[in-house]
Amino acid sequence: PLVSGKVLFEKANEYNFAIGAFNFNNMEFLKAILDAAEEEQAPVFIQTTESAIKYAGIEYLAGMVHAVKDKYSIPFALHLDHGKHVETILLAIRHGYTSVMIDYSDKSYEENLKVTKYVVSICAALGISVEAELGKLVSVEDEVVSREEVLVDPEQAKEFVDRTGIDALAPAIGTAHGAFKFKGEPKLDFERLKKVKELTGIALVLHGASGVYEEYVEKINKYGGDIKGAKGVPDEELKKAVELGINKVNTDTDLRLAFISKLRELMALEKKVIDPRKFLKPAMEEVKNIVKKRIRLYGSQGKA
Ligand SMILES: O=C(COP(=O)(O)O)N(O)CCCOP(=O)(O)O
Ligand SMILES: [Zn+2]
Repeated sequence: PLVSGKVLFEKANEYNFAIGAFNFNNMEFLKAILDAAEEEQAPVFIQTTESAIKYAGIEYLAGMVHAVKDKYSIPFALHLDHGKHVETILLAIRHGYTSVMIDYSDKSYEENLKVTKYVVSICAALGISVEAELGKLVSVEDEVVSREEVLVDPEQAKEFVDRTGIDALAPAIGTAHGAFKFKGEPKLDFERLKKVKELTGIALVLHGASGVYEEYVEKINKYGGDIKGAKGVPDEELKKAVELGINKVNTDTDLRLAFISKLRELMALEKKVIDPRKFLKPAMEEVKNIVKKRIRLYGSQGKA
């Protein structure tokens, strides 16, 4: 059933595992994610960004979720990912979202603090969980950008959590969105993550966490794509981040790579096919497979 993000954050934080937070923009991804989670008996966050809402319309995205929510035995939250405007947060609440992220990380600390407090005051009354972000989502494998400037400051994180009352924090520790996270070797700032967890004690979220698996990158390049040099967070690094206190892992790029690799392959090989379902169904299966793999990596299978 559809539940508040609060129960998911609390359980993952208490039992030291992570819950997958999978982005969707359409029916195919939504169905693949929920079917995968049901088969793994794992709780999940399903989440949409503001650009997803622009693409499909919130009525379609939220409407599909509410239409199917009682078909699944697993608890899942509908989460607004990277809410950059309070108006979007209010719209999401009106459409039955059960968790929101207010992302003011590119504003001043004081501005982030003020708006986050306001969003918490509304959502707390409604039993809706609130996630916020501190630091910038930029990979810092080279010392070009000073780590202090872009990564989260653990002392500041403690103050921010105490003064806002958020349910979950996304601390920037050196990851970035998309398929090209690192030029050199990936380097997550585990020391910083450990300090944030010790000082705040709350549920933590890792953004830009996709693995960007070689098998999908190669297949996309083989069948007409060109994403050479794509690199993500290695499984071992991800597991270490979960051990150190990450409880929600945002995963979008891995689903895109799985879907697009299958789609490009079929578009290249099945020259007589014009029924989209013949391509979209196998592509959905690929998304389902990668979601199951990531759920197991996060340690949330069987934790419904
Ligand atoms: O952290 C992540 C995804 O990280 P990933 O790229 O490593 O999967 N997210 O919050 C997903 C962000 C998706 O944004 P948009 O819909 O505007 O393209
Ligand atoms: Zn993100």
